[in-house]
Amino acid sequence: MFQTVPEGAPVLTAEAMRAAEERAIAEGSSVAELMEHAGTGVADWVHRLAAGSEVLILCGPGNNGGDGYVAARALAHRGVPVRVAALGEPKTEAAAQARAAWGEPVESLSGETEAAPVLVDALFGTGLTRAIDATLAETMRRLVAAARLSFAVDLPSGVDADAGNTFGCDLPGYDLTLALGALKPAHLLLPAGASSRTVRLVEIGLGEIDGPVRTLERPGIAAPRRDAHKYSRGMVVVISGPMHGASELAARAAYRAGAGYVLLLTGGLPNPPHAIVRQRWSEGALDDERIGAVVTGPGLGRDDRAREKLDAALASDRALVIDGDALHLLDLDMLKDRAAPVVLTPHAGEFDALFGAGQGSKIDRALDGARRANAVVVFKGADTVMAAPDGRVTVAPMGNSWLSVAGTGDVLAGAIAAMLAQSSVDALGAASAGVWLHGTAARMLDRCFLADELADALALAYERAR
Ligand SMILES: NC(=O)C1=CN([C@@H]2O[C@H](COP(=O)(O)OP(=O)(O)OC[C@H]3O[C@@H](n4cnc5c(N)ncnc54)[C@H](O)[C@@H]3O)[C@@H](O)[C@H]2O)[C@@H](O)CC1
Ligand SMILES: [K+]
Repeated sequence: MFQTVPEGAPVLTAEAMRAAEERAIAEGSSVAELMEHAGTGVADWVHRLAAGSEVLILCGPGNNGGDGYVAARALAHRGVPVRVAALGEPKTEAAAQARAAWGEPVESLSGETEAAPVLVDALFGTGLTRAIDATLAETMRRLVAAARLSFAVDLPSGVDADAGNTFGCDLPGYDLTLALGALKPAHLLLPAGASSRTVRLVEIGLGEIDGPVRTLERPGIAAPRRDAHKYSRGMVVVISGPMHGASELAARAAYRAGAGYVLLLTGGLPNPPHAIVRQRWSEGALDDERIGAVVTGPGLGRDDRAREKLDAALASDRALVIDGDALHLLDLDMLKDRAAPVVLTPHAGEFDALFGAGQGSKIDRALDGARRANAVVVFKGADTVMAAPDGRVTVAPMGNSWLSVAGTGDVLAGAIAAMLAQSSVDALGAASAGVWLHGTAARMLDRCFLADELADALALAYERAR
């Protein structure tokens, strides 16, 4: 499985959403007006996809429920058969108005509520701060499972909008999540993100929305220029160690992600592909001015020899991708005064070892790590988050689950290095482009694969990035 979300879209916390709402109100809008936009936007989607089937809308006590009542009225107005089941009376003025304007009967939501072919969940949105009742969760799962088509209004009910957790509750997966005004972290971060396989944005009249956190977008990388040569395409050096395979994968990936020259510093025997140039490690190996980026970590080992190689890489003024074993040897102080870009690519275990368990969402933690390390941090996982020390963050949609196999991290390190070496983008742009190529290659394969095949498929993904 993988996720489809709007590309390059701002991701706002619940507090930032409230601020945007207040700005809109200060400029002459009102909660009722925003709710009207939200509910009719939801009704547009439901009307388009429901094809005349009966729609059951579940309304909660807050403004998320208010959106549901507006959607019910808009759908009924268009002749769609609608039932509304509510969890108690509306508690906000705008939601109460929306319910009054609905004007039709409202069922009481319970374990007895009859299912319908189309289900719209407008129970809770950004206002949820604690777990939903277990019986309610069971009812939601039953109604979603029984529906042919299910929609979540703003968020699947039961998630923490900012942290992306579900308070320990097992939530159903919706066919379509309609994010109101902007995406929230819970659309993307696990475990909540798993409930939103496809997310679409509904404009609600908040005006221009901006922010430092955005979803991943197609990088727009070009074919080589007419006057390109191997060095202008980017020279990548991969520092090998005792586990040759990992560095071979990174080197192969760098070529397939468009690098012009890939040099593997290895003690191993020559292997295909012969395009990868092999040299023994030496102290001056990184002195070549033409080197665009260096990868260290995949298969490096953690012994003194590995430490010596990492120290040499850090002492060079080359752009670095630090992965795998090198993350275990790294001391953050070593990065403090570095001018050339550094990209760290930890998975969860490596992240914890480097930065500690920490507080907050994966976005908060990645950002805190980037600031502390003075480096771009690619916090890997099914929900990869990339953060730069200046506060910018890119969140990737949930990756293809076939990526959960050995060697895919080495491939990612090589792809990011190719981007760092050849492109004019900064380190966050290079990391994002690498993650995009990697995720797209996996989507194109969409079956069980070897990391070697993933590396080769980067070339196909590259075609799509243009
Ligand atoms: N921010 C905006 O600009 C707009 C937000 N709108 C909607 O408003 C939503 C946020 O509305 P609210 O802040 O009213 O919050 P919600 O509607 O998400 O839920 C809050 C309500 O649920 C209750 N509640 C919280 N946790 C509960 C639990 N575990 N069990 C039972 N009840 C619980 C609270 O007491 C409160 O009544 C958004 O998600 C969106 O759908 C739209 O109406 C339009 C504009
Ligand atoms: K909802």
